[in-house]
Amino acid sequence: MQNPAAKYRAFPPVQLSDRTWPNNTITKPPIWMSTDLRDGNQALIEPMSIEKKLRFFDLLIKTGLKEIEVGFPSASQTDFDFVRRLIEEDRIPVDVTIIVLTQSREELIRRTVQAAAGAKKAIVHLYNSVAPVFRKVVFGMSREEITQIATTGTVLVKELIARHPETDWGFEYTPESFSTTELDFSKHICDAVTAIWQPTPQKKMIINLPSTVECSTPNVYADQIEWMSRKLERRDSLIISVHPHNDRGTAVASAELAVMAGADRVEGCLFGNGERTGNVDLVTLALNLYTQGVHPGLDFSDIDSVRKIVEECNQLPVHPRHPYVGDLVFTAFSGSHQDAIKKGFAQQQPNALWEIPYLPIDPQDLGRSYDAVIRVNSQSGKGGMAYLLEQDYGLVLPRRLQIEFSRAVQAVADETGLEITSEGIHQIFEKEYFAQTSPYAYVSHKMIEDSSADESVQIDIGLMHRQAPLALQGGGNGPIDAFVDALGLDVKLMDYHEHAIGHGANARAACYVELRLDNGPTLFGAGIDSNIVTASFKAVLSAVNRQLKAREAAKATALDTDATA
Ligand SMILES: CC(=O)SCCNC(=O)CCNC(=O)[C@H](O)C(C)(C)COP(=O)(O)OP(=O)(O)OC[C@H]1O[C@@H](n2cnc3c(N)ncnc32)[C@H](O)[C@@H]1OP(=O)(O)O
Ligand SMILES: CC(C)C(=O)C(=O)O
Ligand SMILES: [Mg+2]
Repeated sequence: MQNPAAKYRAFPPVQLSDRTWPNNTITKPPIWMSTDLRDGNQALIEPMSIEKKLRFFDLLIKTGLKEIEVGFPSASQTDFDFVRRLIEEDRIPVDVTIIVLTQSREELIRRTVQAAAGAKKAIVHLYNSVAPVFRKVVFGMSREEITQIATTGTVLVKELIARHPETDWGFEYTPESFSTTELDFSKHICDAVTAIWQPTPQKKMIINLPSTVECSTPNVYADQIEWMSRKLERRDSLIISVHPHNDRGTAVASAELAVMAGADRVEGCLFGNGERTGNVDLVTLALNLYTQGVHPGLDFSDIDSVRKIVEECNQLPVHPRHPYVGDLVFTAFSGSHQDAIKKGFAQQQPNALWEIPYLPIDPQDLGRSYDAVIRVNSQSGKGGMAYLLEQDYGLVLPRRLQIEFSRAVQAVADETGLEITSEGIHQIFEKEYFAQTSPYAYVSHKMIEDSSADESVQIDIGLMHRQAPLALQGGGNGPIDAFVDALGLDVKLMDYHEHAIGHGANARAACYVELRLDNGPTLFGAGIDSNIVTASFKAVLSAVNRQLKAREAAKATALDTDATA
């Protein structure tokens, strides 16, 4: 079989040895242009209805877009009517410019100008394809004939808009398929168009340089943009715009490097909808700026509701791993990530520089909550489940208990192979620690404290032991010491932690104790009660009961082994 790579040609590099873009940084946002209602819409299985377009338009306004390509009015009655409705119902804010796209064909241009006439601010966007393959395959035309398509169209647009002075008109020209076109020809055709339009520094026109089909690495695109930005005539009267598509999956990188290379403006779609693999994702591009300390000038502070509207209008889902907005992008399942994130949250100071490992952006800046950050499955460690117990149930487990408890969670995760919710983790903790009331269950206690005596605390305790009431007495130099003494078991207390849960009348105490029984290995117990002393007694009994169960389990295993030997 023939090597498939033999069918393709290496993309020629741009001769620009003194390129400057690699040393530049992005310090301000570009002019954003949404083409969701045009390039996005033309790529949908079912193009949007007018109602959907209106909803999408309102969303774009709300996020702060000031330039919106509203359609291809000569393509369909829906597109034409939508533009008319925006204008006639006065739905376009005064600081927003609408853009209407047209091929460079007389009847289409006429219809396009007719659609946008009467808007306060409108840009006619004219395009024709200029790359060798289009010249040869689609048009069968020479360079000069292709140039003529662009210039003839420009002349006509100029003439037609002059008939509608009530509108503040702008002009955009796109040499479609720019990124696969010889640079000298792209310059030639753009210069020919701008020579007709005669933009000025006060009234600039837009030259839009698309990667209609993304065919090279982003550095080549950046070189192409820098080359054009340096060589185009009337540069001070031009806004250089880029319009990257995502065929190689590098549209975002292409746009970022292009801005470093001199592009003033970026056209794209929310969440990267658009032809084939999509247009560049404006949301990702905008939010990437935050991590550089630059405000994007767009409002995605409630990104989930933006996503909901876009999904409903486009009838396309956003991928769960989509940057910033995907369901899983602020979620850590793996143990070491959870551990680092938990430590990060604990140390992060309000209004300080954002320094949380594995989280490039504060989810709250996008209106997303921390609750979903950590989720637990078989890949998770102690940090994740401890975080969830603390966040959702106020239980602050000491570190060694986290390690011990994580084994119980891991066992369930391994057995089921499923994710365990925060509620599920709490249920496991409840069962494993708080509900350990057999063979010993706490019933009551009565203490007498006498600080002058050696054993300063005397205690009477009431328990249930194997369903039978049991009354015991003991003494010690503190309540727990006295309680352990009363139990009459060989118990050695190794560690003790307590904390309050909640405030005021509803506050409760949680206690965690680690102890040895008969010099065996240590195990934890946990107790919870409105009375802190009772909580600590329950914790001791929980640990003792767990010790006794562990001993029985070890015995049963030993018997099994003997029987099979
Ligand atoms: C990269 C992009 O996204 S470009 C935007 C693409 N978007 C769309 O096409 C969606 C809207 N378009 C449409 O609905 C239709 O194309 C219409 C209604 C505008 C026009 O439909 P039709 O008249 O049937 O023409 P069609 O689009 O097939 O165009 C083909 C003809 O136009 C010519 N043509 C294509 N693009 C252009 C252009 N930009 N400027 C001038 N002529 C062009 C072709 O060479 C071809 O000419 P031929 O018939 O002499 O061979
Ligand atoms: C018409 C132009 C702007 C376009 O969509 C493209 O080249 O991808
Ligand atoms: Mg496009």
